[in-house]
Amino acid sequence: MLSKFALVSPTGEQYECLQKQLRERIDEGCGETIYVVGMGTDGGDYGLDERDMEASVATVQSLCEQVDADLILLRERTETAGHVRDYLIRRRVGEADFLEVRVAVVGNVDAGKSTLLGVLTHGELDNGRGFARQKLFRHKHEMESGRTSSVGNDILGFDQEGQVVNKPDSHGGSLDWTKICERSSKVITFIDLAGHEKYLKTTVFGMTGHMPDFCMLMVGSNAGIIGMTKEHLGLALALNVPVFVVVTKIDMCPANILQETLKLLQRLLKSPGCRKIPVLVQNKDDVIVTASNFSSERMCPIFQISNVTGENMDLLKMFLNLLSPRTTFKDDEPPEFQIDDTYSVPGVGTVVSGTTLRGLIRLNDTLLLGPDPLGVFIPIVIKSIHRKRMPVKEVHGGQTASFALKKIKRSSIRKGMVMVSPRLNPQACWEFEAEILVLHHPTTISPRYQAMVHCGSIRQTATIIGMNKDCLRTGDKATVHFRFIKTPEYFHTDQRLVFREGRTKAVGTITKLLQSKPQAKMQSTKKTSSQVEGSSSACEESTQMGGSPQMGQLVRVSNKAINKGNNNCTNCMYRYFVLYCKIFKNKSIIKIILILYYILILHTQTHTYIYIYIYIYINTHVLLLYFNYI
Ligand SMILES: Nc1nc2c(ncn2[C@@H]2O[C@H](COP(=O)(O)OP(=O)(O)OP(=O)(O)O)[C@@H](O)[C@H]2O)c(=O)[nH]1
Repeated sequence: MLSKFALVSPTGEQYECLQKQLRERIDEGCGETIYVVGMGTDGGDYGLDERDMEASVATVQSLCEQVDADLILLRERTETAGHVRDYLIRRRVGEADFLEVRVAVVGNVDAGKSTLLGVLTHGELDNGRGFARQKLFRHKHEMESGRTSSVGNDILGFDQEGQVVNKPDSHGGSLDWTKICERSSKVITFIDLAGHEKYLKTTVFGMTGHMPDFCMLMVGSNAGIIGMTKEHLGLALALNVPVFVVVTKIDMCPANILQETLKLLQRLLKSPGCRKIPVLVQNKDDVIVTASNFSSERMCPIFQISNVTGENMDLLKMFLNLLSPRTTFKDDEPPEFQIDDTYSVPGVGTVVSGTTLRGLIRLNDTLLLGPDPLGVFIPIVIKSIHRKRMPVKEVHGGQTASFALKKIKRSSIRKGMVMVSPRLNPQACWEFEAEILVLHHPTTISPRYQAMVHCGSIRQTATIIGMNKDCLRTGDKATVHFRFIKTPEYFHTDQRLVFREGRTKAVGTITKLLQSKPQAKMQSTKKTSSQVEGSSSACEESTQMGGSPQMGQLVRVSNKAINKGNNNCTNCMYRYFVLYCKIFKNKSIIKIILILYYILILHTQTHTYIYIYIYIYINTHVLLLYFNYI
């Protein structure tokens, strides 16, 4: 219980206690918190007179200095016993650092998603005919059709005082992300998703793979809740992402239609399927109340805006400035990074982008990249790191980043792969069990049914091998055994998944990873001199193989490879070898093939470069592997 006078003249002990409490609150809020002065928790009348308020604010100011944070006044109101003030306390960050919040933008076609993002990030209003969205389209066909078809990223930076820092280039109108990030204390990354049903697969990928903290559901006030609106809302709910709604086009919508849309929206949000508390945001007070209680997931603020007149845009910006990331991360965990896109950058090489799931990744760290189709993870060195197009030396859990990788082709990396610490000893998995709930299916789902599994940035068709019921219909819950059809994947239990085919959809949680046999062999545990994942602990040299390749048991981390980075040729030979083993289970057949192969090479008259090359690799790697492991 804290009295409203606690801050007026605290004793040394009380001051210590207040400081500890503030530090905890800031840590919980990932660097910021909303602090109310003049309101105790002991049930007395709210408000302080002028003198007490001044003394309390001076105490809070000094507490903020102690924890290296800034105090920003959000609002002042008068209650029965005097004044009450709400402050935003935000920890100071270095120039290259900023708080990152990801917001997925969903809603039906023409709800005004791209337009709103254009208005927010470029600071220029729309003309009602698609002016603002032009700056965001990434493809020619999007320009022509006016429809978003891919996952887009746009950023909105706020400085320490909560002012927008985005300043588009006066000539081209483009945004300089580096400048925005340098000036920002908080950067909102909007994940602009497609509204059209034909791009639903991409939209689901954006929601699962880009790991949004929040979801902004857009509804055109004149069109109402149509098309994919419910589908997108259901997806956000299924993935436990808190949702806020933005009703657009209020400038062109007759009042009765707007009211009708709002009524239907509130009814939908309150329905048993959603169980939300809708709150119409009309003023700054509503913004502060909803933002302070938003992460609880049940509250659902509804904004009514116009991209053409800019009405209520300030409320939406204020709300965005108050959003804090939902998860806190520790740097001492072994790092894991999930890949959601790959690029070939001229002069740089292969670049992967994605989200750091946990831990700390530094420049020149060696991580394991995989799994490939055989479940193999290969060591890879981080050549450079970019965060929001800004070069940085390290990235922490919860942050998105791009890494330039050494000595690897883009074609050998796919979305859904991970880069993890060798300490984790990653295992790829073909099969898993999940508790699922069928949200919608026209008929019945039974064993051998196939559909797309979305889990993080994994997107692959899986077959139902078995389930604890004969068949599943809409609304049914079951434990289902899945098997991927193409490649094994790396994931964890407790991860959320979406199982989808067209609009047919089930959601669930992974409960068990199957077919992971214990490793057959562990060759050596010598410490390497190379730095691994930037931590002081050196990587253990391990060369492991076990089980069948299908079981995703193959993990190779050789000392040489860690020291020298990835060796594609070795890896290639190794894969052929594993393939041989897979095809010819009988050892003698492999022996005969290898011997014939040697004879052929050794007796060929043309000892060209390529033969010598193959000869060296066969001797050093294939033979070694063969006699050691089979
Ligand atoms: N009058 C008015 N027009 C708007 C408003 N917001 C968007 N528009 C117009 O609505 C049209 C559709 O907007 P978009 O931003 O392309 O819609 P979207 O939701 O991104 O559509 P998809 O990308 O296909 O999913 C454009 O012509 C915009 O100019 C608004 O608040 N008022």
